[in-house]
Amino acid sequence: MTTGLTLAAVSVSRGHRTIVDDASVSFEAGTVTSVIGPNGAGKSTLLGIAAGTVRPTSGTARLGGHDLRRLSVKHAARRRAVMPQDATVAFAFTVREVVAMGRIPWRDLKSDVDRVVSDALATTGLTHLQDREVTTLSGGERQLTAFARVVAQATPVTEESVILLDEPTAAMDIAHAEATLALVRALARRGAAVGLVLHDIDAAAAYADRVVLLQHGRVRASGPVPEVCASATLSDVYGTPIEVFDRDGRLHVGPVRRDPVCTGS
Ligand SMILES: Nc1ncnc2c1ncn2[C@@H]1O[C@H](COP(=O)(O)OP(=O)(O)OP(=O)(O)O)[C@@H](O)[C@H]1O
Repeated sequence: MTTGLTLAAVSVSRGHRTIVDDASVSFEAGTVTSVIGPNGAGKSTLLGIAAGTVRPTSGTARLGGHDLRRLSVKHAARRRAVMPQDATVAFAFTVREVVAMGRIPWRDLKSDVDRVVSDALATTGLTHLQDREVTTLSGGERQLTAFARVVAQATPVTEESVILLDEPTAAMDIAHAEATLALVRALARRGAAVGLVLHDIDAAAAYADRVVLLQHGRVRASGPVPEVCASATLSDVYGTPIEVFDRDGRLHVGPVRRDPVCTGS
């Protein structure tokens, strides 16, 4: 059985610019792969190729060994769930209805929609909001709803599942972000290949197994967290001093702040 999702030498051009340039990336079963890089580096475009929403100018995308272009929308949607950067639903559906939309690819199977949706709501801590219209939610609640929809779509999670998340925690407070990333890890433990675009490099170092660092559309570095998250590489790519330190066997990543505005004294 071939699992995961592989991008081989993919490029995307817009006008005269190449915004993803000859990138090869694998999202492997049971693994969280975080895509990081500065604004405009091409992270969302790369994830869009994997999601099937962006057509590469050259190169191939394979889901479970099959060329993405040859898979039916329904087949692809059963194996691969996607949370885009802006996953907001602009209409007055309830939270429960939005999460249930994740089950659309499964509707011709005897799938237990109510149970799967209830489980996704409970796991993400949204049960108390299930009857609220999504247009009335806060930004963080809306993002959590989009994540719950992906969880519902990806059920049952197997080694064939691929889950792609573009900045899933950008609008969340620290507690909700940590809880969501812990759920993301749990999905990978159950076998899913997870692709996770993050701006928070510290969170990427904590929750990912592998990191793909993009710069100007190219893969600058790719591999296990300690190999890619090196101070010199990150400082060079982001153009600002970044420190990486080990505390209790965990890598921590953050900016070097020499002149703090607030000293706390
Ligand atoms: N349709 C388009 N036409 C022209 N330029 C585009 C188009 N789509 C993306 N770009 C440009 O391609 C570059 C990569 O965009 P992308 O959204 O993939 O970057 P990103 O790494 O996800 O950025 P961010 O961290 O800011 O979300 C950006 O400079 C963007 O302006």
